[in-house]
Amino acid sequence: MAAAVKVSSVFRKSLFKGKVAIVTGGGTGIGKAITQELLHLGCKVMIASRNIERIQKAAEEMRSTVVPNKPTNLAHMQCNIRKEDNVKDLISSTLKQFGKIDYVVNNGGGQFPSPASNISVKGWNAVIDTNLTGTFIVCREVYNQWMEQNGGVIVNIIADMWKGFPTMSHTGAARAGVDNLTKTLAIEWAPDGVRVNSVAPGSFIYSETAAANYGDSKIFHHMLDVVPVKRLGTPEEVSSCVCYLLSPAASLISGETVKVDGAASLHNTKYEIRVSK
Ligand SMILES: CCC/C=C/C(=O)SCCNC(=O)CCNC(=O)[C@H](O)C(C)(C)COP(=O)([O-])OP(=O)([O-])OC[C@H]1O[C@@H](n2cnc3c(N)ncnc32)[C@H](O)[C@@H]1OP(=O)([O-])[O-]
Ligand SMILES: NC(=O)C1=CN([C@@H]2O[C@H](COP(=O)(O)OP(=O)(O)OC[C@H]3O[C@@H](n4cnc5c(N)ncnc54)[C@H](OP(=O)(O)O)[C@@H]3O)[C@@H](O)[C@H]2O)C=CC1
Repeated sequence: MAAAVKVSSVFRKSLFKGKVAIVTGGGTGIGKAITQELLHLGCKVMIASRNIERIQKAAEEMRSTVVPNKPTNLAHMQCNIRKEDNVKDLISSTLKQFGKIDYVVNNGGGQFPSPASNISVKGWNAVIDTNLTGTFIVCREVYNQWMEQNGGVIVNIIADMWKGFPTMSHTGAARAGVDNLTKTLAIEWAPDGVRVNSVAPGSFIYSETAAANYGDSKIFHHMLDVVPVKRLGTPEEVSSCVCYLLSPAASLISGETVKVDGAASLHNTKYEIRVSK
């Protein structure tokens, strides 16, 4: 028997039914939880990321577990958000397949831990291109190809960089950039009926794929002593916030960043200050 799909039941399906969403990085971790929730609510979803085998496998699994009666509600394609042509193709292919785009969730992203002094320009650029420029290209392209004329909602996933982000300087700078980009786009595009918000998960949302990326299955557990709620967060706790922001319940919320971190960003950071040389 297929494993039960974890989705929250707090949303009315009538609010989402027939809507079309793009979720970048929608085949793993937080992105997969968002995709499953949106499919469960009756949306049609396009998921896209770099690794075609992995996203295809994830799409096949979700078609059989989440929408076995409507497998065509989920489409997938390869897209590296760092590549402008890939993103243009993602938007036009989604429009061709589903006829409209109501929601975009910029979830695809990531980084590698390193002291700032050891980050090469190539590594810095890879992280900035992915998390800041990639998010910008997706936003600009969906606006130009669709939302300028038809409205829509964008949610950008960022990170807990509010107090600086030691060992993650590149992604901290990129995510702070997206926080500000969110505000600017919210103002520029409000007259067209486009809302733009961000969600900032705490650094303790357990995702198998994210842990594998860092080569440390306990990477999120190491955070627990500075996490006020004293437990790991789940991808579903992020996806329910994303769905709220996409929904008409958030119709007057734009240019905002919602922290999903159980107050962790108000408390201490894990980073230990080294002894001066
Ligand atoms: C726990 C905290 C909270 C956060 C949680 C999460 O975000 S969970 C989400 C977790 N999920 C993810 O983060 C998933 C997405 N993340 C990624 O795919 C990568 O982290 C990426 C964004 C750097 C893209 O990488 P790519 O290979 O496609 O990029 P590329 O080939 O174009 O250039 C690569 C250049 O970057 C450098 N460099 C790369 N790795 C390392 C390293 N370990 N060490 C040192 N340096 C590294 C290196 O300079 C390399 O060039 P080289 O020396 O090889 O010529
Ligand atoms: N888990 C956590 O505690 C936190 C996570 N976040 C952020 O949440 C988001 C999801 O992370 P999470 O689910 O935990 O980790 P994952 O590693 O599972 O997710 C990252 C996803 O992004 C996709 N991706 C990465 N680079 C690109 C790219 N250039 N173009 C398109 N897709 C890309 C990956 O797919 P592929 O490899 O196929 O491209 C993958 O599906 C990320 O932005 C992450 O940084 C932020 C704070 C904390």
